[in-house]
Amino acid sequence: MDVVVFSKNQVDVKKQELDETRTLSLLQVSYVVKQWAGPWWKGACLRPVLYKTVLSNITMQLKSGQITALLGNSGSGKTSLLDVISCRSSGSVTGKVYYNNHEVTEAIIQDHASYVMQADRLLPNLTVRETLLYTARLKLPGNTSYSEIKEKVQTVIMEMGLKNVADSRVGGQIIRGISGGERRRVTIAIQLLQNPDMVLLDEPTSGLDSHTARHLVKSLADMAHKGKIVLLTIHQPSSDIFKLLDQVAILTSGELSFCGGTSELVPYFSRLGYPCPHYMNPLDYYVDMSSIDRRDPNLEKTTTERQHHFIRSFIASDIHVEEVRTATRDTLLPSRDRQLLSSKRIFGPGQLRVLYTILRYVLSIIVRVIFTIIFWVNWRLKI
Ligand SMILES: Nc1ncnc2c1ncn2[C@@H]1O[C@H](COP(=O)(O)OP(=O)(O)OP(=O)(O)O)[C@@H](O)[C@H]1O
Repeated sequence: MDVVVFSKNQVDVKKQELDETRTLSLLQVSYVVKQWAGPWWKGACLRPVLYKTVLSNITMQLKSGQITALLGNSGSGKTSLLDVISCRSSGSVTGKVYYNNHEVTEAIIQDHASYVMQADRLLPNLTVRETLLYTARLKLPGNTSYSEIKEKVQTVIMEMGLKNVADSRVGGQIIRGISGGERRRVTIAIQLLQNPDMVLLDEPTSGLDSHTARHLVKSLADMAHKGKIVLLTIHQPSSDIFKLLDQVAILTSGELSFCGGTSELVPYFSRLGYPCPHYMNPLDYYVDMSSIDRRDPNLEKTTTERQHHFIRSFIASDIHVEEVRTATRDTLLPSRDRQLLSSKRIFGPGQLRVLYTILRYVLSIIVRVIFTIIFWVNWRLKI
């Protein structure tokens, strides 16, 4: 990897910018998982081990104030990329992920990010407000007063457009409650209670009609424009949703065939010789063009060659070269956040967990000693 050298002046200017803009940078991230071939009953020892490259050489940068959509066909690696960013991956990860030039750890993710998964896990008998109030009491620091919690919940209800259903029961499969789109909003609202700097969402629009999906992405875009980093995976976004996005990344077989501003998408592919046909949604068109069609061998050969051409061209493109340059430069700079993050981590969730475990052991030893003394005194008195 090239190391870029900057003058002190450039570093100072950049540092000032960084203090205001938060960044999430991925530098040459690859992700490999282990798989065992053959029937399960042969056991792990008898089956040959296969290594599957799920993500390869991903370099991209997300900035606060921007909403970025991660697109790609099923199995292209979208969820895996979110897992790698949020330290939930189960395989081997190479490359680096930085949050504000500080290498991402579980503690940083817990302090600064929220991950909204595909499934909504809500209690059907509670109302929307009750759900948020109970979650806030569990999630927010213990010294938060009840009036502050209520205020926070009200803000999140307004932000996610849940005002009309705030006192309606959530419901589930048996008890009828709020709609699917509203349930998705409640799930997202739960994650917003801690006011995270970064929100990662896996398929937040899945199962929603186009109007509800657009409304939801609009809320997410508004949230991003208030200074958060928002990254979502999405299948087949409508052209209305396309207009709401700031940045798009297209994944094909675990590699990037494009990552850049939405306004750059069509001109970039047009320069490659693939202009978007009239009346076609550019995102649908370019995701489709980047995928491999395995319906017959000839089609598979042509589409595989095209996919490789897209990946190679993107790596050589000015957009990618600039992205690598910026991401490398930003992660090399010292930042005020590094000190903030390390000072915060002295009492971060990880440290609290260690403290809690030590306290549990100490308490259990004290209780054992007390009981031993009681039994010993009892036994002596009987004698
Ligand atoms: N831990 C793992 N073990 C085995 N294979 C894995 C693992 N994690 C991911 N994969 C494989 O990597 C590929 C990408 O998976 P991923 O879930 O990231 O795709 P996706 O783009 O999110 O798909 P979808 O849109 O269908 O959710 C898939 O082929 C998946 O089977």
